[in-house]
Amino acid sequence: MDKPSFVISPEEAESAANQLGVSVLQLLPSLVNPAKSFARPPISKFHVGAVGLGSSGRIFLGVNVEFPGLPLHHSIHAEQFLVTNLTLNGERHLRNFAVSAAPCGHCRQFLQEIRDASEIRLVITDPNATADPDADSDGFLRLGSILPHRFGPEDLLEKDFPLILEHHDNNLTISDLDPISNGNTVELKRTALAAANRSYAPYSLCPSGVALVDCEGKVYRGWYMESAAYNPSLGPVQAALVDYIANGGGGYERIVGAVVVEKEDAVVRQEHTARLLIQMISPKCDFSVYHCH
Ligand SMILES: O=c1ccn([C@H]2C[C@H](O)[C@@H](CO)O2)c(=O)[nH]1
Ligand SMILES: [Zn+2]
Repeated sequence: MDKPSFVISPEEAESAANQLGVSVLQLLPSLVNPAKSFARPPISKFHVGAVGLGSSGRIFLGVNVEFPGLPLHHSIHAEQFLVTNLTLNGERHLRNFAVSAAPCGHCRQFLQEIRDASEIRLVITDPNATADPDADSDGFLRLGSILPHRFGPEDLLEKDFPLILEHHDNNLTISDLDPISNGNTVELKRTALAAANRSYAPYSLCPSGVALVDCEGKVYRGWYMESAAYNPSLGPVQAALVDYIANGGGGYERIVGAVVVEKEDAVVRQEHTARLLIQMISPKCDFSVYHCH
């Protein structure tokens, strides 16, 4: 693998599985080690890789990401990276994934935002993981078996409310989208607004989106995603960094511009945390915030 590929097409997945003489499902654990090598954990040096099979037949990778100079809760867990990668690519469901170490409580909770979360099957590839009597014959476990008595979206939302991987549009607009500003800013603003429209914030109703641009002019985006339990929520800069790591890569100092879009009167605001994170990873990056309605 030269340039890391964080999304594998159904055709590539089929042909890789055929070459190994296994099913696509059985291919997932074999991709965990290569995925781990793309992790960015400068603090813990503990690499985590997660590899999920989406309902479209595509395979998605996730890795953990840590930010020196910032509190640990800014980190992105591999499973959160995986969910973000799924949403950024419009994947509608995750039913199976493989992960290098047992998912922590925070990740088990974050995964609850996916429809029928308890039915998601996972396999832990760590050879030291204890064999689970509840596992299926292929070694996969149900998420419900490692997170019983769950607290999740159905505790707070109507049953039919669109969940994290499902289509929704927040219908946000910016009144003066094209004032006299240069083309780059307008594109970033539009991208961040489009991202905010896909933000999953059913608990606070404070959606937010971020657009980043690198020194070559390539644009990345991500949106804020909430958890019913609040704390495992993932900020919009983290989500945009998932796009950056998956599709651009390189050092964060290559990120030269960042735009945040959120509601002016939001009770949950991303602006200050977003500025902190951007300043820490790319001190020279331009940073601006626009309000939407
Ligand atoms: O479920 C887990 C548990 C931990 N980590 C990461 C977070 C941190 O970067 C490192 C050490 O905890 O491993 C994950 O990615 N997923
Ligand atoms: Zn975790």
